[in-house]
Parts: sequence; structure tokens; C-alpha cells
Amino acid sequence: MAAMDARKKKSGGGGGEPLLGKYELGRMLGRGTFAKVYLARAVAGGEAVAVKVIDKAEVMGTAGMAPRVLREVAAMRRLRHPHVLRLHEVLATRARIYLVMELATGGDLLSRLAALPRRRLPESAARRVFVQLVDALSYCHARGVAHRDVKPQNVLLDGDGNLKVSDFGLAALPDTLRDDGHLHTACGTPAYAAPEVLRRRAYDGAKADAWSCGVILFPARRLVSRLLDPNPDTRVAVESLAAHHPWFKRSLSVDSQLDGLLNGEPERAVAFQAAPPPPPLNAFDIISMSPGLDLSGLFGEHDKSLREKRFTTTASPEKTLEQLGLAGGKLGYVVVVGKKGVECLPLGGRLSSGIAAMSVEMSEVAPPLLLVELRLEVAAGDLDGGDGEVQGFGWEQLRMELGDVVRAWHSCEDLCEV
Ligand SMILES: Nc1ncnc2c1ncn2[C@@H]1O[C@H](COP(=O)(O)OP(=O)(O)OP(=O)(O)O)[C@@H](O)[C@H]1O
Repeated sequence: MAAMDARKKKSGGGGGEPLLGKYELGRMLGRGTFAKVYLARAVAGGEAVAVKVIDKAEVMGTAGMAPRVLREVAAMRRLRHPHVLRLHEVLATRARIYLVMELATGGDLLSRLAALPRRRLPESAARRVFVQLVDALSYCHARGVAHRDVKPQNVLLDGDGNLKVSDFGLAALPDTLRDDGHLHTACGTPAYAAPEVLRRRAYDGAKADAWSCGVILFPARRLVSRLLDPNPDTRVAVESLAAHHPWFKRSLSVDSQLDGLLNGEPERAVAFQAAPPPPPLNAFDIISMSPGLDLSGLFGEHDKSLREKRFTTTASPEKTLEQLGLAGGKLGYVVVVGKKGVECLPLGGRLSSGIAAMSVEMSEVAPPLLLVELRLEVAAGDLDGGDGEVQGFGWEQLRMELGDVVRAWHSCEDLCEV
């Protein structure tokens, strides 16, 4: 990091001393309207990172900027995906905010396109970019986050040419939805914004992202026309592209795609092969975002859905537990907060033959959305591990008793409503 030291500046880029004793800042990577982004490395070692330095006074003095910074942090901290720029840490001093982010050394897609002949990627490279973009956005949408400013400037590339969606300053989070379930704030970049956004109508943020994807995508005319459908109701969702569209079914060898993307070489003859569908998003993805939860040692795949149920709720944890307690009155258990955490213990005997208790775990997904995980604990000494017994538990009755507290039930395998 000697080169970094030589380039340090006093203005937010560090002044000889490591930033808050933790990061040594190096050269400036780029600058946005209110921020400068520096190459950095943790004093403790590890991979180089990017640190976005935001001047608090400038942000506070400009209408709409403070919420934008907060939104960027709120969105990024709940997203963890290989194609979404990772936010490692947020630091602050009296004058500045520092977002410590994953480093994307490949620059942004716009600059990459600008350097290419006719400002176009070869189809193979474009497919790779697009597959990764759709993968990232599907992930965001599944977590209730719509980006709302999808454009090549906000698509960064790492050193291997892999895409990293960045700049979530305009993102819509689940709590941005009005009672009608739609967004109402017109935002984004006009050239990439969907007609319903520009017309200031109520809109679905995920569908607005799909339009922006259509603008980014140059080849594959039919697919583009399905994305650039002015009617958001018939416009294809990015989520369904990866699974169903033939353009996505063809996957290229990684090497050829990388070469194409990084060097902008003319498309070469490559072997196409069927790509396996992306693994379905499941509740474990959400739970794993919750720090401190060890997912190892959970149940085998075959009986998960019988032993575990999950639901999301916007009720408070207290209200949720109260409702679980009321349901217990009918199902014959009491809710107990003990050393093992929250458990539903049978009033007499077992919850059902072979089941000793039901544990309750709650994790905040996106305020006020909670993910509640209910897990049947097999009674000690049950030699078959309780497999034969869990079916006896009254999930259906519990579902009815919990009623409105539940926003949606989620199976172990996916996040569909049941
Ligand atoms: N994680 C990163 N790794 C590498 N370079 C980055 C990273 N984040 C940002 N940059 C560079 O810094 C520039 C400024 O980033 P920033 O997110 O502030 O800006 P922006 O989105 O272009 O600006 P605006 O404030 O206008 O939205 C980017 O264009 C990019 O070149």
C-alpha cells in the first residue's frame, strides 16, 4: 500500500493516518455528485476495497440527498449477491460518511461500451452481462428492493468482468410501497425510465427495472420488445426471463464471455450449452442475511417442509408472539422465552407424538417485515429422528389461528405464498 500512502490527500481521502485507524486510502477511483470514491485497504489486511467518501454538509445542504444516502445504505446492507456491489461497512465522522464497499476494478459498463467499436458488446458478452444483471435484479426484487436507476453507469465490473449492480440511492424498499402496493415517486434517469414512471403513475418498481433492462439490452430484438412493453401489466418480469427465455438458456463458456467483455473482441464461434436454471431463492437466503445465525446442521432436504414453516409478518415481535400464544391455547402449547430462546412447549405431554417443542426464531428482513421460522424439535430418544411423527402436527390449524398476523407463508423450498 506504499503507493496508496503517497497519494493520500487531506480532503476526505485520508491525511496520512488511516481512516478511523482502519483503512488506508489510496488513489481516487471516481467521483459522483456528492462523493469521491477511493481505492483502500484495511490496515488489518485483506483484499482491496473501495471507500465512498460522502461529505455530510454537502448532503445535508441539498434537498433529497440525505434520504438518498440512507436509502443506499439501507438497500445495500440487506443485499448479498455475487452481482450486487457489496457494502462491507459504514463508518462516520462528524464531517463525513464512509461507505466501505467491494472494489470493482473494471469500471462501469458505460465507459466499457464507450471504448468499444460501435459502442456495442458482442452478443456473447452482452448475454453474459444481461444474465448477471437479471440474476442480480431478480434477487433484489425477491427481497422487495427495486433499483429504479438501472443504467450502464450503475453497472460496475470487477477485474474478471463480472457485473456488480451499484448505486442504490434511488432504490425502493418494501416500506416505500403505499397501501395500494405500488410506488408513486417518479425517479431515475429519463432515458432509462419506464413510461409509467415518467407519466407519474403508480407503478411497480420491479417492472420499471425490467424496462430499464430492455433499454440496456441491444441484441435479441424479441426479448427487448417484451421488456419495452409500455404496458407494465403485460411487460415480462426480469424474474421470469432467466427461467424461461431461450436467450438465457444458452450459456457460453466463461472464458469466451470474459474475453469478449474485457477486450471487446469480435464474437467467436463458441460452444453453447444448456445452463442449469438458477437455484430457487428460498427463505434460507433471507435468514442467512441475519447476522449470527448459523445455518449449518439444519434438517435434511426431504423433511424440511414438514418440520419447518416460515412466514413473514409486519406485526411487531410482541404481537406475533402474543398471537402464537393465543394459537397455543387451541393447539395445546405455551410460548416460553427461556435459555434456548423462544419455544412453544406442550401443556401436557408432547405437541404431537415424537415432537417435544416448537422453536420460534424471528429475523428482521426489512423493517417492519419480520421472517418468523417455526421449527419442530424432535423428542430426545426418538430413534427415527421424528420423521414419522411430524406429520401429526397441526400446521393447518396453526395457520388458521395465526390469521391476519401472517402476511405470507413460505415453504422451505421457495418464497411462494401457500
Ligand atoms: N465499488 C467501486 N469500485 C470501483 N469504482 C467505483 C466503485 N464505486 C464507485 N466507483 C467509481 O466512482 C464513481 C463515482 O461513484 P458514485 O457511486 O459516487 O457515483 P455515481 O453513481 O456516478 O454518481 P451520482 O452521485 O451522480 O449518482 C463511479 O462512476 C465509479 O467510476
